[in-house]
Amino acid sequence: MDNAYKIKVQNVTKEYDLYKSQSEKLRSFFSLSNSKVPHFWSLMGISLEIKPGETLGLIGVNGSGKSTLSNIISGIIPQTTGIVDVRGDTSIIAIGAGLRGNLTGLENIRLKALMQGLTNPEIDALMDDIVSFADIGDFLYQPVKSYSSGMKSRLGFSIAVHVNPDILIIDEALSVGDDTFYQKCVDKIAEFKDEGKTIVFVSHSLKQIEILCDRVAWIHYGTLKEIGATDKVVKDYRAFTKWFKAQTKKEKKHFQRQMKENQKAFDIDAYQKQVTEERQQADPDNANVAAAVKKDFYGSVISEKMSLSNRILTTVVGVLFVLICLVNISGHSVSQVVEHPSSIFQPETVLHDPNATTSTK
Ligand SMILES: Nc1ncnc2c1ncn2[C@@H]1O[C@H](COP(=O)(O)OP(=O)(O)OP(=O)(O)O)[C@@H](O)[C@H]1O
Repeated sequence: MDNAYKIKVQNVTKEYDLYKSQSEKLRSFFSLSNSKVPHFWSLMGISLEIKPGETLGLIGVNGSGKSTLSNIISGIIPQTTGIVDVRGDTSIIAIGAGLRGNLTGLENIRLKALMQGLTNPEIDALMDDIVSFADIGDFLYQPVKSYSSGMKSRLGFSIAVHVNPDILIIDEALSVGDDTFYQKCVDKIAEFKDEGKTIVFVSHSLKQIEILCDRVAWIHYGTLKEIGATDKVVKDYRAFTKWFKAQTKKEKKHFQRQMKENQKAFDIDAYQKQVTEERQQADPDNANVAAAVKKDFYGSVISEKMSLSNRILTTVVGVLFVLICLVNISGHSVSQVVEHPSSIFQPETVLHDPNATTSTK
């Protein structure tokens, strides 16, 4: 096996439909085209590799797509297109990620550890360490929905680092804890790095990024703006934020609106065409480039949207189901309803011989 990377993300996009309401979502299901629903591309073609044992930082302004990318790598949400190859078990630490609000802290520890593949005796052996690292006292016996964000982060961090994952994904989890807990987490992350584990670290704190990361990827409104050595990318990002802060309020708004408009107008087919052309230029003798690109884009994703034929089939089955229910309720036989379709809305007695009913008097 090629050990050059631990995580590979290639041509990854993520599209969201911006429905205004649940009824609009339902309407769009039954309509043959959903072109009227505005789309938003949270990621517009991200490609990067993370090496084994590397700590990669993800930086970028609010809403740039960092959590979307880390959630796709963790397998929490699917990508719309592209390849995501993760070679190992991941454990994500985001504020409250994967914690069930109705379960107590203790129950959440067991559930998350079981989901991570640990057996009950293994969990029993780890329980004291997890509880003491989280250090949330009697809240352990309370439902997680009553926790503050700091407490959720403590519990989530403690579980995630004790289940011994290959790959640790930390999304802003250090931003809500107090200083003592923060230091404990930084020490634990350093321990993980020493053990050669791969870490994806999402943070707005450039100081934390500088301390912990070997390389940094700057995600900028759904695109990968830059990836490389920590000091270089952080320096460029600082220059951008300095430039942005120097803009007037109106200019800032205009810039942000422009960026979001680009994300709404993104054309996935044009992007696929562009990738195909680039690969054709690099490999002009290969006649199968277009098919290979199509496979890379859609081969490993499960479509979240139904194809037109599936939608028609589902609608037909739904209508048939309703008709069968109506036939049942009306009390007529199917052949009667086929002969007199309107009878489906009339009670069975109306079709009977009136003499039959008078004879019972
Ligand atoms: N379920 C969703 N439906 C529609 N849009 C979404 C959804 N989830 C995220 N987005 C949009 O995708 C974009 C990227 O969001 P994401 O949370 O990945 O950004 P981020 O870089 O992690 O931001 P922050 O630094 O504020 O945490 C945002 O514009 C967000 O509004």
